[in-house]
Amino acid sequence: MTSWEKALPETIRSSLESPIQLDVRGLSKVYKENRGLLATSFCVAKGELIAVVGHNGAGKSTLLKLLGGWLVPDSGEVRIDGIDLENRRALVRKIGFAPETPALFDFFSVEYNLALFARLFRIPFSQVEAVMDEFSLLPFRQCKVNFLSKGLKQRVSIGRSLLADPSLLLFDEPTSGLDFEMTNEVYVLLEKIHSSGKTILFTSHRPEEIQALATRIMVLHQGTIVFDGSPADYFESRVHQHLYS
Ligand SMILES: Nc1ncnc2c1ncn2[C@@H]1O[C@H](COP(=O)(O)OP(=O)(O)OP(=O)(O)O)[C@@H](O)[C@H]1O
Repeated sequence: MTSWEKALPETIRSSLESPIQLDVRGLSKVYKENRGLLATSFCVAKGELIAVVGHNGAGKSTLLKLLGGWLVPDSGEVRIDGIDLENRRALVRKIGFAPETPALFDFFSVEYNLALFARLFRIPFSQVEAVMDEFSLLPFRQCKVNFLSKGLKQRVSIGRSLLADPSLLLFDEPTSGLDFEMTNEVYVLLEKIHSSGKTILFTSHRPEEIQALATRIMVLHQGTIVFDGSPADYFESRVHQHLYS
């Protein structure tokens, strides 16, 4: 274990006994007035389910977009399974990203949305069938996305992010705008995906909702990580009391 890893809290250190999947060092993307993500470092072990929590504007989406390769950082280094994030070709199938607003073709069917993506990445059509089956989308396969509920759109978007069977998944506010029932459906889905061995980072601005789900909570405030540890420690922490009470 390196001295850098030894300095981490015990809960994080023990999870690092699994191989490190994501290694982020000094990553930043800074907009006007010091907004965005300030230099940030952390690592994630294989199989963690991390909730990135923070108020609006904390930098959650910026972080996920940087990790997903949707934004170019100002500085820093990201390695996924030891591969530099700049090597997009090597990583394109290893990372699945579902943005806050599902980026789907509204006037195409569920099946066609998935099939287009599959074709782009030379994924066999059988995988489209498998994803529709796994995410209970078969009854909606011919429905245009435009006519789906927000919850169903989110399911299609999450399903699409899994088509290439990536090992690291990034879900930005997967429950944004969903009612209680749909929110729970998404969390059940996340649990299912996690139990199949995937590593997940997802964002939320409602920490109380993800208490039972996340294996680790990372809190962003004004572009900086102000807490990183277990859910139990988080809810006892001054950070939680200060930011959410
Ligand atoms: N393209 C941009 N140009 C200028 N400022 C930006 C840009 N994108 C984000 N920001 C600013 O960076 C900060 C972090 O934004 P970000 O979207 O990452 O926050 P967030 O935590 O995801 O918030 P939310 O929960 O509202 O989505 C905000 O102050 C935002 O206004």
